[in-house]
Amino acid sequence: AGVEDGVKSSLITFLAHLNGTTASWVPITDPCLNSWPGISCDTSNSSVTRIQLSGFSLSGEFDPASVCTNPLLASSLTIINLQRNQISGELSPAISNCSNLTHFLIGKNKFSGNIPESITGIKSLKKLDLSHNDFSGELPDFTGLPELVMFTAQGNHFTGPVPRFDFLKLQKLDLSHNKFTGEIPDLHGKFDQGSFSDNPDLCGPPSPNPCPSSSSSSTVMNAQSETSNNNGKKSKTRARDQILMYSGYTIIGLGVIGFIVFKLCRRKSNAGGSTKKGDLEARVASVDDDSFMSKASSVSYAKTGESFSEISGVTEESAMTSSSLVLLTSPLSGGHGGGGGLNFEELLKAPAELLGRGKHGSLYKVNLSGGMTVVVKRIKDWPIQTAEFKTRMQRIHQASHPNVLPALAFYSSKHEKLLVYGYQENGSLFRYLHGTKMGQSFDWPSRLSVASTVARALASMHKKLHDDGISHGNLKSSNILLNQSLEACVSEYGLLPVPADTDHDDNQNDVDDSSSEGNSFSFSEVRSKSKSKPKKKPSHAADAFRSDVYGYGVVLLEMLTGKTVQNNGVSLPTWVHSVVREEWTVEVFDKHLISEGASEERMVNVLQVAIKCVNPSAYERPAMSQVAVMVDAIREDDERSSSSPGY
Ligand SMILES: Nc1ncnc2c1ncn2[C@@H]1O[C@H](COP(=O)(O)OP(=O)(O)OP(=O)(O)O)[C@@H](O)[C@H]1O
Repeated sequence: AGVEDGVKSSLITFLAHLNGTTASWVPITDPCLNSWPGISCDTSNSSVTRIQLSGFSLSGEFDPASVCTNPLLASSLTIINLQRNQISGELSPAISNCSNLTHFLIGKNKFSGNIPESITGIKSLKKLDLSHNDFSGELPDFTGLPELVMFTAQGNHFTGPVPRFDFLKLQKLDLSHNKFTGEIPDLHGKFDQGSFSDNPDLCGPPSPNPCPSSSSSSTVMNAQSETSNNNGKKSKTRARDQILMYSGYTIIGLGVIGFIVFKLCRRKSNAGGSTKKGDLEARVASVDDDSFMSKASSVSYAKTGESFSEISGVTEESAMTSSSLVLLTSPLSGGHGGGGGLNFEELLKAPAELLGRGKHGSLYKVNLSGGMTVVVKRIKDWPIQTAEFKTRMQRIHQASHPNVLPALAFYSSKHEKLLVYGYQENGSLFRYLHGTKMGQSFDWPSRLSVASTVARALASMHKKLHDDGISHGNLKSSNILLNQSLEACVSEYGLLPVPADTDHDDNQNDVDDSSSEGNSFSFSEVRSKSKSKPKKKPSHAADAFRSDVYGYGVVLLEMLTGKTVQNNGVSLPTWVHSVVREEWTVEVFDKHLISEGASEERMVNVLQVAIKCVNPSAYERPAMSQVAVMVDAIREDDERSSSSPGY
């Protein structure tokens, strides 16, 4: 059974009022069975539960009567999200007929007039977003809403006193940029000045304006004393007043200086940490800072002036023979300013510095005598036979893709594997996203381009290496480098000791699980799977490819949110899931993308792809080839619309 006809026509009328154009909202189709855009349903009883039309370019007026007076719809609807449109007009009191709403989100529109008192009759309301509209007048008393956890009304023209809330329950409050007046009520220490900023007539903590009550009473007292006293006493009183006034100024001045010093100290010790530790976002953000700090410090042990041999401890003896360096690519095999090409001795003598010590080995930057700079990845005790390692490297080399960084040479002994790659001076995607102030310049088209380039490169490698079962194995933003033309290039393909061959499963515990930067998901996933349900080679290979898809999903999440993956506390996929489930979708996105005006619709599309990729069930994740098609389509769409005149 489908959705009732009356419900369908209510929805269609509602959309028509908003001048919405979507070809699929038509009576002959079904909102649930045919997945009308923006509609979510409870399929068990064919009822419409959510209307989510955020960023759908809607205008016109929102008539709650259209949806809230249909009894079926009014009782099943829990979420109305119309954020980021151009909807104008007043908010009708009929909204309260949608009495089961938990989320009513109409921020970033052009609503005007007062907020109807009736809104406080929606007892189930948890999140109310009225921000960035033209609302005015006084707000009603919200203490009767026992579930309310978020109230945002910034950027309007509200007047009158700060409304009352159950402050103990409320987690997020923003009344900034309005015209509220009077004293801020007792907030139980939960909200800071930011929640009230730019309301010049508000006073009392946490706002910086002291309330006039004390000074006005002293004025009254002064006036009384002045009238009751004779002239001689008058001048004494004035002098005392002046002393009082100046000492008042001194106290305020000292307070301001103290506050600035306090802020500066905090900034130093907590490089930008969030203050609202209570909510999930703040927890993730604060851990992000920590992980970024640990990443930054991990680079500090880089030394210069020493040779690769000295710094790494790799010696010619350990190498046994200098001919054991297998050259894969021509620049190293001669003619590139280096005379007779690279040999092992030369590599050992060349000046080097340590770039990082990841969980899969150390990475050195080496300046070769011919002027070429390479990086050498050193993996110790990778339990793989030299012959197999050689075949593996050669298969990866043959598969090759312009956006997969090729190994230039490799070396293998029993305990030591070295891989030589070209040094990419533009650094990694991780650095672009999370390096200080770099996220700002890494705009949406660049992020989409990286996303589609990486997806295509991986899809191609997966296809070519399918029968060999060689996946990337450790995909993360620090392994996506930007080459000279700032194109994304996937590095370290296939370097993980993949447990594809059952012989190697026993050795999995040898590998350290802690990561110096980026995420550890793809690896830990492969490993936990190999532990929990041992499978034959084809299943392992399939798992490994699906782990790359997971890693790719996490990279997409990093690009969308601007947040790093962290390990203790809340993981990025978990956080994103919870935010999306709680209908704060817009809040997951990197604020740089929002302020740049990136299309929210396409960010949501990418988010949907990312969520598919990080599906906890590996078998429900799409294949990399499907992911590449989806991401490419979004990128093309974005390019089309940004080149169209109306953009
Ligand atoms: N070819 C390269 N050119 C320039 N920088 C590189 C190159 N390869 C890696 N890097 C950067 O060097 C740093 C250290 O790399 P390393 O591989 O040791 O770290 P990791 O990726 O966190 O560890 P792992 O790959 O072992 O999990 C990272 O910031 C990485 O982006």
